[in-house]
Amino acid sequence: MEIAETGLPGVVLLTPRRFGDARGFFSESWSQRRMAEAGMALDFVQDNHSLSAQTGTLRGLHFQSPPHAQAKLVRCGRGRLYDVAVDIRRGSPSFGRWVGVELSFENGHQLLVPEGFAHGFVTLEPDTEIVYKCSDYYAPDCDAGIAWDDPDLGIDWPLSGAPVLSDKDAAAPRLSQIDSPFAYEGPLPWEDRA
Ligand SMILES: Cc1cn([C@H]2C[C@H](O)[C@@H](COP(=O)(O)OP(=O)(O)O[C@H]3O[C@@H](C)C(=O)[C@@H](O)[C@H]3O)O2)c(=O)[nH]c1=O
Repeated sequence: MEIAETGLPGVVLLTPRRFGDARGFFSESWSQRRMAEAGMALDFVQDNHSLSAQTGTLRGLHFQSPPHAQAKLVRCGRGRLYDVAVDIRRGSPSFGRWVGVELSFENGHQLLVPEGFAHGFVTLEPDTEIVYKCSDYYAPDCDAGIAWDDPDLGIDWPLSGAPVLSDKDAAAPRLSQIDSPFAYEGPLPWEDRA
């Protein structure tokens, strides 16, 4: 598994090995042991899978508040998407900063989005599937969002027109309009090991 830092401390890009042969490839898409060896001992309890039919479908930016905060390990099952994490931990040296990476079936990259970060993505091809592991269960009462186009964040989404949004996402507040439920508690254990 290749492990690379992104421009945002704590957010890590993982690329599990693919064993190719005449049939195609085989890959361990997640190994708890391998992750723990790399300092990322996360307890994932739920897997999510969604399909976005149209290019330019944007879901986000989402997070769950404590006590049901979620770390997520995100990959693309089919197609291509641009995946974004935003640090929303009050007092963090990188509060309000974002990072975006392309995840595709082809490149096999996975993005680790820790607790305290909002997550979103936009699809770059029709019929794109995202698959991600979550470290806590869905808790609708703790579900929250931030506007994808919050000017204070200035996310450079690769869009050629208006995105396809849910009504909920179209009405999300700006980061400055919410009281982030997360406080910075120092560097994450894996920050210097990636
Ligand atoms: C997220 C979620 C939704 N649902 C239901 C609620 C609703 O009826 C339907 C669609 O939910 P949403 O519109 O919130 O789905 P979506 O906009 O795809 O939400 C997801 O977006 C990405 C960016 C994330 O990071 C995820 O954590 C999640 O928030 O699915 C669950 O049953 N379990 C879940 O874990």
